[in-house]
Amino acid sequence: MYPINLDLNGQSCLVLGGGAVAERKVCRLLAEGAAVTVIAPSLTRPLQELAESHHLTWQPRTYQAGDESTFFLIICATDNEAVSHAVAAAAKAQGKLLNVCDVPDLCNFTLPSIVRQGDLQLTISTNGKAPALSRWLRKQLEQHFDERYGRWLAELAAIRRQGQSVLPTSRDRQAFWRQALTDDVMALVDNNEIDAASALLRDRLAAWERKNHET
Ligand SMILES: C[C@@]1(CC(=O)O)c2cc3[nH]c(cc4nc(cc5[nH]c(cc(n2)[C@H]1CCC(=O)O)[C@@](C)(CC(=O)O)[C@@H]5CCC(=O)O)C(CC(=O)O)=C4CCC(=O)O)c(CCC(=O)O)c3CC(=O)O
Ligand SMILES: NC(=O)C1=CN([C@@H]2O[C@H](COP(=O)(O)OP(=O)(O)OC[C@H]3O[C@@H](n4cnc5c(N)ncnc54)[C@H](O)[C@@H]3O)[C@@H](O)[C@H]2O)C=CC1
Repeated sequence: MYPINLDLNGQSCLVLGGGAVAERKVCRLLAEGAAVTVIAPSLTRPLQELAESHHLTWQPRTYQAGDESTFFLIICATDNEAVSHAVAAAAKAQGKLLNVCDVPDLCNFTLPSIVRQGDLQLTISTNGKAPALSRWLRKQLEQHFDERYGRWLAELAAIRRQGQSVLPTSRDRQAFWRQALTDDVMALVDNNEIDAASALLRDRLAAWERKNHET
């Protein structure tokens, strides 16, 4: 498995099926800004509402060969294995990104569990072996990696931007960050003392700059 983070903003994505599983997958695609089309004879109530409010395009029918051809990414979430195999053969022949919810062997990507706080994203996969474990681990991690980490990441990103001018080479930046982002800083974050953690890092950056000016 080769994990990647896909930018789906504005990308045309197709979901086959309109049940509970399709609903979960559609919501994730919409959250990423994808342009979603659903092909299914029937939809769950929440999917119907998304169709009525034009958040997705619904084609109320069963899959037909060739439906996949114009889409960047396809998720097959029907309860019909024959459809899964037909879509998989067609999508793979066209080099498409394909997830088949009920047949892991037909997927060329699977969906992980996600813990998200701002730009921070922790994803969990069991390589399809036990999704219930992914879910359990997600719930565990969510307890620890709460909104403190989203705020801290935003702060770190600002310090990192500031550091670009102070730390001229790639080697400087790596050396600084490896010695600066230490357990004591992260302990402050854990304690919800984001401002103190930020001050400590900014002090370290200033000290680094002074030292480099002296030499
Ligand atoms: C391969 C994969 C393909 C894919 O969907 O991408 C896949 C496949 C299958 N799932 C099945 C069942 C369940 N799936 C869940 C939950 C989730 N499943 C998700 C992903 C994946 N599921 C991919 C691999 C992920 C990995 O590597 O771990 C999550 C992480 C993400 C998401 O779906 O968005 C989401 C948790 C989100 C969260 O809460 O964090 C639960 C638990 C529950 O619902 O409580 C159950 C019931 C327990 C059980 O059956 O194990 C079945 C059998 C269907 C049947 O028997 O009818 C298959 C097919 C098979 O295994 O053959
Ligand atoms: N990957 C995952 O996370 C999980 C996968 N599953 C599997 O996913 C599949 C779907 O599960 P549910 O949503 O609960 O099922 P469901 O029965 O609620 O929904 C199936 C949907 O597929 C549509 N459909 C059937 N034939 C179709 C066709 N030829 N073309 C287009 N749409 C068609 C139906 O109209 C319905 O909307 C099942 O096979 C289930 O075993 C189940 C749980 C989790």
